[in-house]
Amino acid sequence: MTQNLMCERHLELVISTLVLGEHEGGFLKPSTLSAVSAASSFGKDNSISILLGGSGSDLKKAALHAASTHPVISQVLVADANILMHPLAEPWADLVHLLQKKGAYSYIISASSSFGKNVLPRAAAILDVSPITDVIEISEPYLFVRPIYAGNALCTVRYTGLDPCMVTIRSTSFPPSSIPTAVESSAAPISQVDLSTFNKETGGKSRWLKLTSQETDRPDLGNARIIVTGGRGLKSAENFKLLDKLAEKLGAAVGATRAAVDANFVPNDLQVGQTGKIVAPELYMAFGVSGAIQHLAGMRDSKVIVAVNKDPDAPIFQVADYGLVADLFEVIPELIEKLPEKK
Ligand SMILES: Cc1cc2nc3c(=O)[nH]c(=O)nc-3n(C[C@H](O)[C@H](O)[C@H](O)COP(=O)(O)OP(=O)(O)OC[C@H]3O[C@@H](n4cnc5c(N)ncnc54)[C@H](O)[C@@H]3O)c2cc1C
Repeated sequence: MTQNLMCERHLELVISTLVLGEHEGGFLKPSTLSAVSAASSFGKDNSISILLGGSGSDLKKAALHAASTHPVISQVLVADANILMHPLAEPWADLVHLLQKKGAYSYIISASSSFGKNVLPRAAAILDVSPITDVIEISEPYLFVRPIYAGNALCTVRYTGLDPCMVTIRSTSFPPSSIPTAVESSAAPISQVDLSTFNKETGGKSRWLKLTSQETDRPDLGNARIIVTGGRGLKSAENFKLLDKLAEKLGAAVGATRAAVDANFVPNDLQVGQTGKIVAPELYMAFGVSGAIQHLAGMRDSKVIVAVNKDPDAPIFQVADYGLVADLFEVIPELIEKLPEKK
């Protein structure tokens, strides 16, 4: 009896987490490291495994990177199948289901990236648990804070369901640098996932067609230290080239409001906001952006916000650290002229 009780208590202390890993060019994406950082707050005795899928040399390289990237990672699980090379929700959700059956994880976590937002809720439905999405703070192991109403309110949620507790996190709230350091730093073991019972042939109703991406030397919007964003005030696609020049000088990424995207000034992958990207750079410069709540939802966690708008009552000034009531067509050329060349 006493032994059973002790055994149960011991089991309660054993926590295991599966992180859904994303990789590119043989390296883990920074958003995956953020998910690892979040997973490290689930408890001290937490065994963290990273799941990587795909095939070929990139997968092997990414597995080596994951194994040596941080001592909090206990294990790297590699699922080698062509169908997993692309972020299709159906095969990935089936894979998560398979791993949960084998590993009985306490938590399954991923970044709130397009991949995570696509895969995790589907896998949660298959596992019959309710996912907790867009988490920005882990207050206790099963207590999460997440924004609601376009970031205007924060909601604290306690998970009381069965294992696994499935979570997506906003990577801007869990910087990889906050992963606790450990004394040991030997590489984690890499294991192949047994896919003998996994359907490697079909992606369900989805089919991968192609990836279209723009070749650019600029930093990625999601990870950039500086972002210069243009709104409808820029007035045309041609005028956005001014922002490009400024971004070039600052080594910044270019962002846009939905109004600017809808007016076809720029492609929609530049959109920042509730229905675009969530960013939190060191410096966010907004030109001709009114500051609608849906836009603020995507950038209000930026460290320093600078706004240039000719309307002194524009709501963007309420969140700006530095505001300039001025015409952007005078300010941007002056900035370009006076800023030193990027070395
Ligand atoms: C469900 C939903 C989701 C949404 N999701 C998003 C989202 O993800 N991201 C997003 O951005 N929006 C989103 N929106 C749209 C949002 O409500 C606003 O319409 C949009 O953000 C406005 O964009 P804007 O600031 O560029 O344009 P406007 O509101 O038209 O503001 C333009 C600003 O430019 C200023 N300006 C004009 N000329 C100059 C000049 N020469 N110099 C200086 N300033 C100038 C004006 O004073 C004005 O403040 C969403 C809306 C809905 C309903």
